[in-house]
Amino acid sequence: MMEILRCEGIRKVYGAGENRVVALDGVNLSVERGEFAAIVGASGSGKSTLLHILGSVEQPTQGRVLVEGEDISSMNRTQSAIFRRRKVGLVYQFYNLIPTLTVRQNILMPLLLDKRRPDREYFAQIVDTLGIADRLEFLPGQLSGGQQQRAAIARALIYRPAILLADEPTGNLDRRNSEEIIDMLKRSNRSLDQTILLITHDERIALAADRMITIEDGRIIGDCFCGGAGEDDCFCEGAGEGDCSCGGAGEDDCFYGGAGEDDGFAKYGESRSGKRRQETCGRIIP
Ligand SMILES: Nc1ncnc2c1ncn2[C@@H]1O[C@H](COP(=O)(O)OP(=O)(O)OP(=O)(O)O)[C@@H](O)[C@H]1O
Repeated sequence: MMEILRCEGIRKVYGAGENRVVALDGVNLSVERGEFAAIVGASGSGKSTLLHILGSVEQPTQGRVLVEGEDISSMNRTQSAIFRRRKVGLVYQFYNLIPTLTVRQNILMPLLLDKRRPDREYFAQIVDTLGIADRLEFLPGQLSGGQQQRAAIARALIYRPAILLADEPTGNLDRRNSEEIIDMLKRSNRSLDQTILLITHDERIALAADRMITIEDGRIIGDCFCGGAGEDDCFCEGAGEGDCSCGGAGEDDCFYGGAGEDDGFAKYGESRSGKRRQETCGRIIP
């Protein structure tokens, strides 16, 4: 397995004196190629700050971020702008499409900025996966919210980014459209082998992911590999019992990883993340 993203000892402090806020307080994270991970946490826990740092939109006060082995925390402004365009796909709650351009032009914009030609086959694959192939010549205003978000995801994918970072991508959508977007992200993860990190405060949405990372007061307090076929197919890492929200059917549907060997479990599911769980069983991911 190849590590796509790694962050080490990330701290982010805003302001000074009375206004000082420690938004992130020593975050370590490793994401491998092909993972679909969700970061959950209450409002103000530091989710967006973390996403901005991972996407090089903001710099950490301390610590470093490696994307495909490259240290992005030491880049200058120009380097980070290019890095963002080519290596990370960013998707926000509001779609940020350019209203005067067609859906096709919006999707191709990152390539146009670099004067690059699209790979026609990949373009067709993305718009097909996202179900917007018949809306390419429309303007964003002629699309539903869900369709606009799908176009925004297609734009984020056009450069085949190392990682797609999505900040509350369903925050502005009703339940049906939210489910559709999550389904589209899952399809992109599976059929394009796209690595995805999704931020949400809604654990129901996070359950669609294979991994759920819980953040509280700027620290990771739980890291759970889920998305398996069922019983025995879930493994959590954290401080102990109660530190998991796998959304399983019942008590037996979850394993709590903790301090020692006895905290692991004997069986591993055949799911995609099974191997990884086996590797990380009984220890916190470095
Ligand atoms: N630019 C900033 N200046 C000062 N404080 C900030 C800034 N951005 C975020 N913070 C503070 O950092 C903390 C974490 O904020 P962040 O936006 O990362 O939380 P969040 O988990 O994404 O919340 P939400 O779910 O409400 O979006 C909060 O206490 C917030 O007030």
